[in-house]
Amino acid sequence: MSSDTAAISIQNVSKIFKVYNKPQDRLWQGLFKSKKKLYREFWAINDLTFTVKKGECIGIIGRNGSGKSTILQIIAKTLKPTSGQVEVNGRVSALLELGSGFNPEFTGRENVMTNGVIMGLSIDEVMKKMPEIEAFAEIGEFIDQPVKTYSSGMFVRLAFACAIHVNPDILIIDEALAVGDMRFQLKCIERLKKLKSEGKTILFVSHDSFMVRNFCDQAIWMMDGKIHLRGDVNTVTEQYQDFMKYEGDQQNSPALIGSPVTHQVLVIDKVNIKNTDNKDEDRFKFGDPFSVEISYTLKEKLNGIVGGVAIYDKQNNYICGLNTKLDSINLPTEPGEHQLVLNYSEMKLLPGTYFIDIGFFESSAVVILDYKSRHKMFHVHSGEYFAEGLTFIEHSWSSKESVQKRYAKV
Ligand SMILES: Nc1ncnc2c1ncn2[C@@H]1O[C@H](COP(=O)(O)OP(=O)(O)OP(=O)(O)O)[C@@H](O)[C@H]1O
Repeated sequence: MSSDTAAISIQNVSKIFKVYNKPQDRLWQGLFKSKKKLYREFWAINDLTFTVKKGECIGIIGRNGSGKSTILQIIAKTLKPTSGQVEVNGRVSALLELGSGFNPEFTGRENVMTNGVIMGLSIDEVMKKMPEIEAFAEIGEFIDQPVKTYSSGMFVRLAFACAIHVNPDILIIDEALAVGDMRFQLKCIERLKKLKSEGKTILFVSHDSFMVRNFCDQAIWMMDGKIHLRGDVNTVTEQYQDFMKYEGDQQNSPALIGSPVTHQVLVIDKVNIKNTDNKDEDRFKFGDPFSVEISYTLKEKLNGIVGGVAIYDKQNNYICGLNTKLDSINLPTEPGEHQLVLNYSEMKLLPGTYFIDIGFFESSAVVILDYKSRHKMFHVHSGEYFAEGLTFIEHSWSSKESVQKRYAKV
């Protein structure tokens, strides 16, 4: 390992998959050692080099197929690289594909035991942790049933409980938070924040740069099996979001993250767009002020809440997203009916139709408590033709005569 503070060191790692056109080609190639190459090579990871220092919390983003899961599997040692060196310093706990590492025939309890021992704990240590794992997973008597009888939610609960209770030095999470119900997601994010504050090394893969931005300090943007950009989380996610806009890919839209919400702890009851006379309105003149009033019910006390409002145009362009975390506004955390009002002092959007999304999240703005996509619509009109595009930018013109004078002299 290059440095003793490095938790993970990846040196010139590549992973090539053999892709066969027909399943029988694989058979021919393997069984009969066909001289002819019946496959093409696909470089899922292409000469990748990077290190992760102890205690770093890194988000890995990138569109589908960019190699995120492959590199995580290589670090977790569930997949062998074709070439290159991988060094990992510490106990790795990986939440990769749903319940991977679980034997479907074993009961939950047996899988916890096996996993714990594989992770390097003694049987006694796992036994000691078992009540905590059971309590965290909340799957009741299913702990003694074969995991093949589990719902996907139960799988995730047990896998997560197991992963965080084996005292990992390095935690690898691949989209796992997006599964499971919201209450469980809240519990997980609290635990992840704790592990982060304890200085554990965390690699967090997500399609969703919004989530990465709110949880990680650094980000790696993968593209075609390589690192396209690495750096501070805001810089990388900003550029990634910009890139994705041009790709016409909406997969990083906050409207699309999270699972269907069940057992809500917060419910958005009503949203109104109001004019300055406090009347409901959906047509505004260019430059008018207006506000968005959100009534919501918080059903139980939380550590913190973030509320946000996003404006989109008809072509689904994300115009402006604001939230209370960005503006350092604290919302009430006690249960009850509450109201949040966002005042736009001057709406400088050019004439057209716009849509509003409303979202509430827990304190780190990673887990969605309630989200209403394209929930309200408003129109901007002006009657004048003074600019084109989406928004009006304050400006002034100047024109210099010097060029013309020079020509006049000639
Ligand atoms: N066993 C395999 N055989 C052939 N190709 C594979 C195999 N596993 C992965 N790939 C390919 O390797 C590429 C990288 O896959 P990977 O799952 O790492 O991407 P990803 O960035 O995690 O994508 P996603 O966000 O969709 O999960 C993809 O094009 C995928 O189709």
